[in-house]
Amino acid sequence: MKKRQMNRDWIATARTLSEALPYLQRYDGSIVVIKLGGNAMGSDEAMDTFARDVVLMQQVGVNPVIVHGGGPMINQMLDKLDIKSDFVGGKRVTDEATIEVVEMVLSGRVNKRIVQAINAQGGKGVGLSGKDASLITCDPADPALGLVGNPSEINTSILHTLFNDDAIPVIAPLGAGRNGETFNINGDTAAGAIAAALKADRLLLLTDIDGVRDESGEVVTELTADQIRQMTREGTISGGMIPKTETALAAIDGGVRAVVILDGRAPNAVLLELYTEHGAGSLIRPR
Ligand SMILES: Nc1ncnc2c1ncn2[C@@H]1O[C@H](COP(=O)(O)OP(=O)(O)O)[C@@H](O)[C@H]1O
Ligand SMILES: CC(=O)N[C@@H](CCC(=O)OP(=O)(O)O)C(=O)O
Repeated sequence: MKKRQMNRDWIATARTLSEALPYLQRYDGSIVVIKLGGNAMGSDEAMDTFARDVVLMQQVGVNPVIVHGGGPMINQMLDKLDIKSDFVGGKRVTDEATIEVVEMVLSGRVNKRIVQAINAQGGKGVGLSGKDASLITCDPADPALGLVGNPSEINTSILHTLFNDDAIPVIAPLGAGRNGETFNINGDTAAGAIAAALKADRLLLLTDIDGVRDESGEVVTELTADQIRQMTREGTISGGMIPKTETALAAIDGGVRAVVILDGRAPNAVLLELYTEHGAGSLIRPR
């Protein structure tokens, strides 16, 4: 039963709702691609909150697409199997033994955990990898990285079919090569390519840090392409942040309206970003 009581909480709630209304209209029918990094996938409770937010977005008219990572989960399994793994420029050097583990972990455990969380919240999560329905075709990224792919062709038709059926695609970042190979794709790279192919309104890169930080550790709330290039040259942007900022620039070039790098561990991060004036994290958009 609703409490018919006017109190401070009620006023704050009303303010939040009225603030959300213009954003609800603005995002109606839009496409929002959300990259959920392995480090942002916390407890079961955090996963449930994330899934609830995504289902709510879908119910108010957004077409959400989830592209996930799972680097820490892959590391765990590689450790168990005693397979060594190196990263170059934030990307995993991937040989035949490694790709088997990457595919098993990403398409299996990680993908299904997210799908299940969405379905438990009343959504229609559909798990697929970039290999399904020729969603992502890859070319080798760099001979030094082995079976790491760069998306060269994206076939979005399956995603539109799913949108029409009110389903929420949950995509593992793997792709097919032109000669039948399986490629490992960095999750950010895959999300950026899909967002660009869909001309998404927003690409949200959810990670384990509150945004892109400058040399003194402050989050830069709005970043230009020139700033990103300079911070990367100087080493202020390093490791796993490199594929994120590279992705942001490529996505903007590819027609995505804005990219936000934000902390996915913060409760309701996605809803706050889309539906309130308090944007979080670092925003990158066309000049
Ligand atoms: N300038 C920077 N600002 C913020 N984080 C940075 C920066 N440079 C490097 N990083 C690192 O990038 C990490 C995020 O990348 P990563 O761990 O690959 O995330 P995810 O698993 O979510 O994809 C941060 O936790 C941080 O350690
Ligand atoms: C080529 C490459 O680096 N692929 C990544 C794919 C998973 C990923 O991107 O996971 P996070 O988003 O959690 O970092 C990897 O093997 O770890």
